[in-house]
Amino acid sequence: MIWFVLNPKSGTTTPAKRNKIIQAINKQANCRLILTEYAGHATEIAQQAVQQGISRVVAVGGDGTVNEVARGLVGSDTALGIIPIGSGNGLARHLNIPLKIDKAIQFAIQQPTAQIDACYLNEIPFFCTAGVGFDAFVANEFAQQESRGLKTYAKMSLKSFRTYKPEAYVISHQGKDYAKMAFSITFANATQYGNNALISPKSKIDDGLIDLVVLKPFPFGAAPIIGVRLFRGTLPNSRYIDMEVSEDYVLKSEKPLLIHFDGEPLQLDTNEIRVYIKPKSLKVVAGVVE
Ligand SMILES: Nc1ncnc2c1ncn2[C@@H]1O[C@H](COP(=O)(O)OP(=O)(O)OP(=O)(O)O)[C@@H](O)[C@H]1O
Repeated sequence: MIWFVLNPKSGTTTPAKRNKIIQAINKQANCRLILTEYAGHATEIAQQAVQQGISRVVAVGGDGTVNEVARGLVGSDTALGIIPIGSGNGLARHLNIPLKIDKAIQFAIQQPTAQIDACYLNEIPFFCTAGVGFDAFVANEFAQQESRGLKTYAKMSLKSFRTYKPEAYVISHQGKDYAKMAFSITFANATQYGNNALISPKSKIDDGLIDLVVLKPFPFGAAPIIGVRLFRGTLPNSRYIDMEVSEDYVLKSEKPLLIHFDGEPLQLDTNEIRVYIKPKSLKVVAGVVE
């Protein structure tokens, strides 16, 4: 038996498109469709699926819904599938999951599974990327918008870019402390934020390691080339990037941290976070895992 968990509030689909997806899923044999009723519901559904020995739970939504389902499945034998209907679809893209609905449904049902790493920021699981600085700031602004999608995201990024100021952090790993001024700091399990924005193009999702990507302060005129590098996968070559690899980091700031995990913003009441990994603890339905 396979369960599909659809977030009816996922941003970029129209009601007509959503109905088509619902009909397409309901046609499949041995599948059950459940609609989420509130934030956090998808995690509860995934936990029930694990208790009932369901083989696969397929998240039908954006990266927020994928994160909610995945956190209910970590450490279990139930696999995560994805029908990507969000704005960025970072994990789906990393796992080579088809973006067309009909193909994604067949893929979720038929494709074999693989094990990937789960990462944690304090106790918060993430599977793609998490971080602080500009990206968290934009995620927070984006969450307050009525409309979703790449266009709104790009608009919010440009608006935030004009006012956002780099901040000071101390990052510790492998017994050493590093003081950094940073525009953004990303902890990457996967290669991308979503939309093929390759923040950490060499990340492997099953290598037991978290890539740290620090984007240092840069002059205004360098922004376009940094943007081009982000989408071409050549960001590590930029003079404004510092990269490290480790299983565990501690990051401190002078004030309570605004973070994002898989693109979802969250204001913490602590100045300190620990980021760590549980290797190969999530089973996923995937294409070739890199
Ligand atoms: N029925 C619901 N009512 C309100 N919120 C919900 C419901 N179901 C899920 N959510 C919340 O909606 C949030 C956003 O979901 P999701 O990421 O799928 O859509 P999105 O934000 O439109 O996509 P993207 O993040 O790609 O832009 C999830 O984190 C989840 O907590």
